[in-house]
Formats: sequence, structure tokens, C-alpha cells
Amino acid sequence: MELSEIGTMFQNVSKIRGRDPDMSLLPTLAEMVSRARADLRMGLPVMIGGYLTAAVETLTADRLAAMRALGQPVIVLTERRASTLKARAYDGGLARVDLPGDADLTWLRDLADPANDLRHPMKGPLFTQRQGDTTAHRASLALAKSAQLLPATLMVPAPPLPDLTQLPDQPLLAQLTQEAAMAPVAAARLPLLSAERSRLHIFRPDDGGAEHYAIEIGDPPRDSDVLTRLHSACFTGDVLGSLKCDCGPQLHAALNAMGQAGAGVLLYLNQEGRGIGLANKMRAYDLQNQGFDTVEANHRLGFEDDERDFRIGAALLKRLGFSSARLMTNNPRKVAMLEGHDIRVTQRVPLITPRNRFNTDYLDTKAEKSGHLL
Ligand SMILES: Nc1nc2c(ncn2[C@@H]2O[C@H](COP(=O)(O)OP(=O)(O)OP(=O)(O)O)[C@@H](O)[C@H]2O)c(=O)[nH]1
Ligand SMILES: [Zn+2]
Repeated sequence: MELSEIGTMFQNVSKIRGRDPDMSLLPTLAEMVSRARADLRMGLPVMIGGYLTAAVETLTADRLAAMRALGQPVIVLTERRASTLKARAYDGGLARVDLPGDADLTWLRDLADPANDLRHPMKGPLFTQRQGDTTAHRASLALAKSAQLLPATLMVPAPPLPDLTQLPDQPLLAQLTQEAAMAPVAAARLPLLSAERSRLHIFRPDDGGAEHYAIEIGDPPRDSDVLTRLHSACFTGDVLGSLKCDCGPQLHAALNAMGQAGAGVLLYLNQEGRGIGLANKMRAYDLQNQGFDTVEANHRLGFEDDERDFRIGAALLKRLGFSSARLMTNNPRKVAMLEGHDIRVTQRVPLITPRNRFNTDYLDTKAEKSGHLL
């Protein structure tokens, strides 16, 4: 669906309702996408282009039957998941698998979720499609990921259904890759153990995504290369003190260093599990208990190694008025990203924390596969 058609669609809706609303009261594309995320998480299908689309993870048996009644559905998987399942991905990054006539909800869920891969390895033969436009299918996976669901959807061509969220495929894809604008919402003084002179700032993106935080220690001059940490949320490490990763110790080491220096900015980005969300991170941990490393586990779930959008860090620093940083990290990608988005990194400050028997393999994998300097 073209952008111009969205306007027509809205006009039709207003005609149905028998009034002529001010267009500014109707949802924008960004708002429709945010609504669609919530729909998929609840198990409600959405329309993407000409396809009725449901997330496999939240699909119910009734809705599976109803989708089958409309035609031949396809299961859309990322190439990562497809390669684990030995399904051919002809579409560059994704595979469209024909839903077999006898497949039930359990079969479908096992296709999306690798939890039982080792127990029931054979899912096939899987027949994948190779012709036609895949824009809507690509958009469906991007939407599922942004809803922090498993990247697996069920799609079937269908006429528009009233009351379902309707999204145009190409604009949806563009919207999901666009950088969100960050608005400051509130800030207040917050004395910390590591630094009594601290402020917590809350930022809200304009795309309905998660809020992010900045902890400003002291009063760093805006023209200085401020001591900076980009920290990604880790509920297990930051809050529970998990021994499986280095997040908790890194968080506190960074705050302590800033406290001692008397100035710094710690950006707390709500990108749990390298952007896949806590539920998927726990799925990844379950796979790690089955013997896969942190990168392999992400791939088996259908994700890339790292699904974070690091542009957010640069956007927040700029919002706070900084243009250069001394960055506390072992991850060269964070340095490259900031430099690529107009933040000069004058120094990389290593942030090495102690190893233990639960995190040592994880740290080795970060060094070997993700390029961390440990
Ligand atoms: N998917 C996944 N995420 C994990 C796992 N272990 C930790 N994480 C997440 O990884 C992220 C770690 O973030 P950071 O410490 O900011 O980043 P980093 O890439 O390790 O780089 P550094 O700046 O060197 O620490 C957090 O979002 C954690 O929740 C795992 O096994 N799987
Ligand atoms: Zn962690």
C-alpha cells in the first residue's frame, strides 16, 4: 500500500463513522506501528499490506483455524532460524515456509521456538516459496522483533478486516528502521552511593518504544570529552546480581569511576538482552544450558548476535549537549557507532570486571565472536 492510500483509508474510516474528523486526531504511521506491536503481543493479528499477519508465539488454535480458512498460510522465519531448521531461505534474509495441512499449533510453535530442537530435531520436510514480493513478510519479522516476540509470523492473503490494525508494508519497514527522536520528559537530583551529586534524566522516544535514562554525575562541562558509559539493560545482572554476565559489576564500576572523577554520564538504554527482550534472553539462557554459546543461542532463536540500535546513545548524548566522549567500553562497535553519529570518541576506557566460573565462557565468546577487547 502506498502512503497516499493511507489517507484514503482514513477518509473511508471517517465516512463510515459519519463525521469528518480533524486529520490530526487520527493515528500517524508511528502510532499505528506502536499499536500493532501491542496487538501482536496480545495475540491479535494485524494486516500488513494485503496479508493477515499473526505472531506464531501468541497465536491461538482458533485463530490458526480461521487463518487457514482464508487460504494457504506461510510461516515467515528469519534466515538464521531457517538455517537451523534446514529450510531453504530463497528471499535473502528470510524464508516463507508453506504451512503443512496437518500442522497444529504445537508444531508451529516448535518451528518458531528452538527450546525443543534437540528433543525433536525433525520438523520437515519444509517447503519454502521463492517467487513474488516479500516486502510484507520482511516487515512482519521486523515488527515481531520490535515487539520483542520470537521472529516468526504466520501470514495469509486476506481482504482488509474491520477493527484490525492495517499497515502499509513498505512504509512499515521504513518506519521500523527509522531513528526515533528522543524527548526529555523529566529530571531530578538523585544522590547515589557512588556519587552524591547525580541527576537522573528520563527520555521518551517518539515511536512508542521504551524510555531510556541518563545518569549525570557532577556537572560535566558540555564542551568537555565527558567520561561516558553506554550501558544496556540487564535485569538479571543489574538487579539480581546474576553471575552469568559482567553487566552488574560493569554498571557499578562505571558509576564508581564517574563518582571518583567527579563527572560523567551513564546512559542506561532499555535494550535488554542485546535488544531481544528479557523473555527471549531467558530462551537464550535455556539454550545456553543445552550447550550453545551466547551467539549461537541468539541465532537459533532467529535473531542476529546483537539487535541493539546504538544510534540511541549518540542521540541522548547530543540531547544532553555533548559532542565528545571518553567511552568506557570493551566493545569497539560502540566506539564506531558514536563516531559515525557525530560524537567524537577521544579515548576508549577499558571496563574489565572479574571472571567467575559462570561468566568465563560468556566473556570468551564475546572476545572470540563479538570482537570485544577483553
Ligand atoms: N541475548 C543475550 N543477551 C545477553 C546475554 N548476556 C547478557 N546479555 C545482554 O547483553 C547486554 C550487555 O550490554 P553491555 O555490557 O552494555 O554491552 P557490551 O556489548 O557487552 O559492551 P561493553 O561496553 O564492553 O560492556 C545487556 O543488554 C544484557 O542484557 C546473553 O547470553 N544473551
Ligand atoms: Zn548481563
